[in-house]
Amino acid sequence: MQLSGKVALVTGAAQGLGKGCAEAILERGAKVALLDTNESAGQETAADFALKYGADRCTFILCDVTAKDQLEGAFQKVVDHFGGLDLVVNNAGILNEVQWEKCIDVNLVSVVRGCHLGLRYMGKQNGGNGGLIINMSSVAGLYAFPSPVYATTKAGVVGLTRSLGMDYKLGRDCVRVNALCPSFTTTAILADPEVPEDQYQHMKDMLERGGGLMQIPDVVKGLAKLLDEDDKNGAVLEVTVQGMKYHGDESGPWDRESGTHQPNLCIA
Ligand SMILES: NC(=O)c1ccc[n+]([C@@H]2O[C@H](COP(=O)([O-])OP(=O)(O)OC[C@H]3O[C@@H](n4cnc5c(N)ncnc54)[C@H](O)[C@@H]3O)[C@@H](O)[C@H]2O)c1
Ligand SMILES: CCCCC/C=C\C=C\[C@H](O)C/C=C\C/C=C\CCCC(=O)O
Repeated sequence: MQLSGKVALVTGAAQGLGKGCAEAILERGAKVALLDTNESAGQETAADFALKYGADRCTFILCDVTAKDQLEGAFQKVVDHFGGLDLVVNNAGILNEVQWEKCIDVNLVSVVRGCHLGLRYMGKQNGGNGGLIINMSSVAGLYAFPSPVYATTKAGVVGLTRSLGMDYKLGRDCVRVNALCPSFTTTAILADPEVPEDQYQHMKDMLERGGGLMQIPDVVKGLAKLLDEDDKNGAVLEVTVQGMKYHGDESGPWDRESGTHQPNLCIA
């Protein structure tokens, strides 16, 4: 996707992977709205980006993605402020197995809503120009993971992405939907996850066996791949210290006999 002059909205962008993604999008010439509940970090990030990329290219919007009115209001603010919308990165997420309903709200319900809003504002059938949605899932959404609710939310994001990315609807809305599945990456989410001790110990063991931690720029390379590959729709990209690979190329039962796989018909 050519991003010069385009408009992006990134949730959970005050810090961590969301901030890294937002900066990569700014570097490619787009304007970016940073949404987050962390007002001080969000304002600081926006001020930093304004200095580097220009005050007219970045704005912070205080928004709890789990509050329906706030998320809807934030999408409208972005369109009012920048005059359109071309790219949505549904990134905000938490790991909390104790307040597990909240974990589902932030990581899955809000991503469903973010996708619906992306389709509402970017869908050609609604007067938009088409666009791209990238959902932040996790390797935990692809393989067994010791925190079952977190893993469920991330697997849900994979299913949502694949299904919204079915090409039968692309001719109508011209909005592609893809997902990024990083492994353990150095951010604040690792520092203090609200998980039982046995889950935490098991994660530490998996982290060591998996080859250790990635850094934010490693994951941003995955985002860049999804931004560059305009033929991808419903794609799920795993990013680990071992490299990147797409998941889910197997044919379903409906295509197995013919051995065919639905082609991408992207025209966005
Ligand atoms: N760091 C990892 O190892 C890793 C690996 C795979 C996937 N992820 C996913 O990446 C995403 C970003 O996480 P991170 O690692 O950068 O963690 P992080 O804690 O550094 O960043 C998460 C951001 O989301 C914001 N946020 C949380 N709840 C919110 C809400 N209700 N509304 C708006 N903003 C909210 C936080 O304030 C924070 O700025 C998450 O979806 C996470 O599940 C992280
Ligand atoms: C050691 C501290 C762990 C705290 C974990 C907190 C949040 C992690 C969230 C990530 O989404 C988890 C990402 C990937 C984990 C899934 C599988 C591990 C595979 C290991 C590998 O091959 O890299």
